[in-house]
Amino acid sequence: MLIVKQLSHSFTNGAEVTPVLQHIDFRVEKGEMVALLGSSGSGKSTLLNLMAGLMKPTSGSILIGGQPIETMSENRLAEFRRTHIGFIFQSYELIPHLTVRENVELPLVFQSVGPRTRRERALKLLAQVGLADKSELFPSQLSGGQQQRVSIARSLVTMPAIVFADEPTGNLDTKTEREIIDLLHDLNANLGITFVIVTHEHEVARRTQRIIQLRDGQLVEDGGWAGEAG
Ligand SMILES: Nc1ncnc2c1ncn2[C@@H]1O[C@H](COP(=O)(O)OP(=O)(O)OP(=O)(O)O)[C@@H](O)[C@H]1O
Repeated sequence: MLIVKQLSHSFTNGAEVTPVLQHIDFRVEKGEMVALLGSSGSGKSTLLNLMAGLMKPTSGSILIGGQPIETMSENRLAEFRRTHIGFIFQSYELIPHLTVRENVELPLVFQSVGPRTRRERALKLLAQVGLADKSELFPSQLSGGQQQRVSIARSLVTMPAIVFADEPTGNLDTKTEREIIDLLHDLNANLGITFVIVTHEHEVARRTQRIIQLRDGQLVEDGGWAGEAG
C-alpha cells in the first residue's frame, strides 16, 4: 500500500543545508493502522508532507499502491492525491459557510460526481461517524469532536487507498480524543481503511497496531509499543 524507500530530505536556505530525514525505510500494508510517533522537530511533518506528495524528497522514493509519487508531474500528483489519499487535520479545516453535509460532499464536487450520488455518500458516511442528525447544521454549531468527525467523514468520501491524519486529536480533550481514536479504530476494523496517524502523543500511538518512531530524522523504532520504545 505505502512503501517508503531510502527517503532522505534536507532543506536548503542559501548556503545552509539542514538535513531533516535520513534514510527512512518502512512499509504500511493495506488495512493497517499505524502511528508515526516523534517529538517536536523530529521530522514528522516533513515525512507526512513527502508521503502526501506535497513536497519532493531530496532522495529516495515513496510508492502508494505501487506508484512512485515523487516522479509524478504536479497535475498528475494533484489528481492522484484527490483520488487516492485522504487527509485529516488537527484543525479540521472545514468550510464555515457550507453545511456539514456539503463539507463532506466537497471532495466529490472536484471529481465531478453528480449531486444525488454525492448526497447519498455523504449522508452514509455521516451516519457511520455518528452524525446522522447533524447533516444540515454548520460547523460552528458542532463541538470540536463532532467537527473532527465531519472531517473524518470528508476524508473517506472519495474511498481513498490511504488516509493520513496529522495530530487528529491535538485540539481535543482526553475523553473526546479517546472517542475519535475509537472511531478511527472502528473504521479501520469495519471498512479496512488504512490509516497513518502522525502524533507526538504516546497515548494516541499506543492505541494503534503499530508504531513507527522518529527521532532526529531517523527511524528508531518500527513495530514496538511506545511503552517499550521509551
Ligand atoms: N522549510 C524549512 N527550512 C529549514 N528547516 C526546516 C524547514 N521545515 C522544517 N525544518 C526543520 O526540520 C526539522 C523537522 O521539522 P518537522 O516540522 O518535520 O518536525 P515535526 O516532528 O513535525 O515537529 P512538530 O511536531 O513541532 O510539528 C526541524 O528541525 C525544523 O526546524
